[in-house]
Amino acid sequence: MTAASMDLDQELMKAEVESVSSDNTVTSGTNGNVQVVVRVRPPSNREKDQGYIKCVGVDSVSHSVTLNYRPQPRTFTFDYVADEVVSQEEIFAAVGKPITDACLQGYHCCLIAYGQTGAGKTFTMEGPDPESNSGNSPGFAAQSKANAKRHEKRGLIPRILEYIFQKMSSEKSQSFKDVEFVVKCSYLQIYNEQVSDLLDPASLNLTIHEDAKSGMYVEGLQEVVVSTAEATYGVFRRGSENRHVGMTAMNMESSRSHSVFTVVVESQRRNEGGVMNRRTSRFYLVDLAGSERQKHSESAGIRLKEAGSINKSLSALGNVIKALVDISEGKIRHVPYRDSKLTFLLKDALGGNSKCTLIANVSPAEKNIDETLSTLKFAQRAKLIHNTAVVNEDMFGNPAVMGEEIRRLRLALAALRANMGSGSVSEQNFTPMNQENQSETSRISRLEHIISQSTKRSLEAEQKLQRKINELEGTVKDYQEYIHRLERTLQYSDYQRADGSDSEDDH
Ligand SMILES: Nc1ncnc2c1ncn2[C@@H]1O[C@H](COP(=O)(O)OP(=O)(O)OP(=O)(O)O)[C@@H](O)[C@H]1O
Repeated sequence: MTAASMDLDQELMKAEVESVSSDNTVTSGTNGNVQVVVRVRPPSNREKDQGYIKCVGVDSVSHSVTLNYRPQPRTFTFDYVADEVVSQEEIFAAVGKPITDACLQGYHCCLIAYGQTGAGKTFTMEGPDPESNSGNSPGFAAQSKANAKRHEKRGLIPRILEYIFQKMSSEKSQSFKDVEFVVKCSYLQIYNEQVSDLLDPASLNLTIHEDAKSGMYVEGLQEVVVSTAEATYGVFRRGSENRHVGMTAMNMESSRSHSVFTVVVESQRRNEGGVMNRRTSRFYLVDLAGSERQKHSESAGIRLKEAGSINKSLSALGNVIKALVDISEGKIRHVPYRDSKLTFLLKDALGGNSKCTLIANVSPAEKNIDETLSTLKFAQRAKLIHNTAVVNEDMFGNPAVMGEEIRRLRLALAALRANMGSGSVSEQNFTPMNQENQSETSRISRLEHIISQSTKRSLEAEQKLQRKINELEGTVKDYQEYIHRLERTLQYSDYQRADGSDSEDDH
C-alpha cells in the first residue's frame, strides 16, 4: 500500500468515526425546542403468539422512523431514535445524561415517557418490573448474578440519580471549590384527575398552584431531603409501590396513573471574587399512563373509567401541544393548561421555563400500527414546542465584588464574541483529495468512495460548526442574562444604601 493510499484510508476511517460520534446525543443545550426521542421495544411474547408482523423500521443515521402504513409508508424524523436492540445504558448516554447535565447547571428539566399502554414507558424510565416477592428492583443491585443482570437493565431514573450524586461529589472533591448541595425529592400521581402523594398515601386530592417566581407547586406534597443516590431511589421505590397498577389485556402490569417523581437540586457556590450563586433546579421525571383503545385493552368497569380519564388527560395534553405549536408558528392562541391536572402541573415544562425531552415509546407490531401512528404524530408535533429555559439563580455579595464580577464577565463575553468572529471553532481542517494514480480502475473507485465520504464529512463538519456556533450564542445569552441579573442586584443594593443614608440624614 502506498503512503498516499494509507493517508486516504486514515482519512476515511476518521470520517466514519466522526460521523458516529457527532450523532449520538440529544443535546438539551441551546436549542429551545422540546427534544423528542422515539424508542421501539422488542416484540412481546403475546405479540409473537398472535402472529407477529414487524411494521416499524428505525434508521439511526437519519434519526428517522418508518411505519409500513398502507397504502403509503410514513417516515418521521426525530432528535434520536432507538430500535429494539438499543440498551438502557445507550438510552441513558444519549438522552438521560444531557438533560441531567442541564439540571445540574441550574435549568428546570422535564423528561416525559409517552406512548400506548405496554409500549415500554415504565421499562425506559425505571427498568423491568420489580420482582414483587423478592422486593428486588433493578435500581441498585445486590451481588447475585440474576441481580447483576437486572441491574444492567435499570432504567433512566436510577441512572439519573447515580449521575447526579456522582457529579455533585466530584465537584465537591475539587478542594478549591466552595460548593454546597441539597437534594430533595417528592413523588405524586394523578389518578382519575386527582393528585395524591405517593410518599404519603393518606394525602389525597391535593391542589396544584402557580407561583410567579418558583412556578408550579403542589400544596401539601411531602418533600424528602436525600443524601445518596441509593436513598433517593429507595424513596422512589417506596412511592412506586403505592402507584395504581392494574392489569389489562395489553399489559400485565399496566400503570393506570400518571406519575411524576421530582428531584430538586439546590446548590450554593462562592466564586473566586466572593460572589455567592444560589441555584435551584427542578427535574420532573414523568411516566404517563398509557393511551389505549378499548377494543385492544378490553377495559371494563373500573378499568374503563380509568381509561376514560387517562385518555381525557392525554387529549388535553394533545390540545396544549397543538396550541403551543400554533403559537410557535406566530398565531395567537389561548393555551388550555387548566383543562387537566397533568397539563397544569407540566405548564413550565411545556412552553415555559424548562428544558424538556419527550420519549415516545412504541410497539413494533403491525397489530398496534394505528396507535403507533398516533404516537408518532403526537411526538412530531411536540418537537415544535419552543421553551425558554433560564438558569434559576440568585446572587449575593458585596457591591464592589459584584461590580468586579460584571467587569470580568464583560471581558469574557467580548473574548467569546471575538472567537466566534474569527471562526477559531472551525472543523474544516481535512486535507484535499489526492487524485494521483488515476490509471488504476480499483484506485479510481476507491477515490470516488473517499470523495463521497469527504463530502459527507464536509457537510457534517458544517453542521457541527453550526451547532458549536449555536452553543456559543447560547453561552453569550447566558452571560448576558447573568450580567443583567448582577446589575439589577447591584442597582437594588445601591438603591437600598442610598435610601438608608437619606433616612439617616433626616434624623
Ligand atoms: N426495550 C425493552 N426491552 C425489553 N423489554 C421491554 C422493553 N420495553 C418494554 N419491555 C417490556 O414490555 C412490557 C411492557 O412495558 P412497560 O410496562 O414498560 O409498558 P408501559 O408503556 O409502561 O405500559 P403502561 O402504560 O400500561 O403502564 C414489560 O414487560 C417490559 O419489561
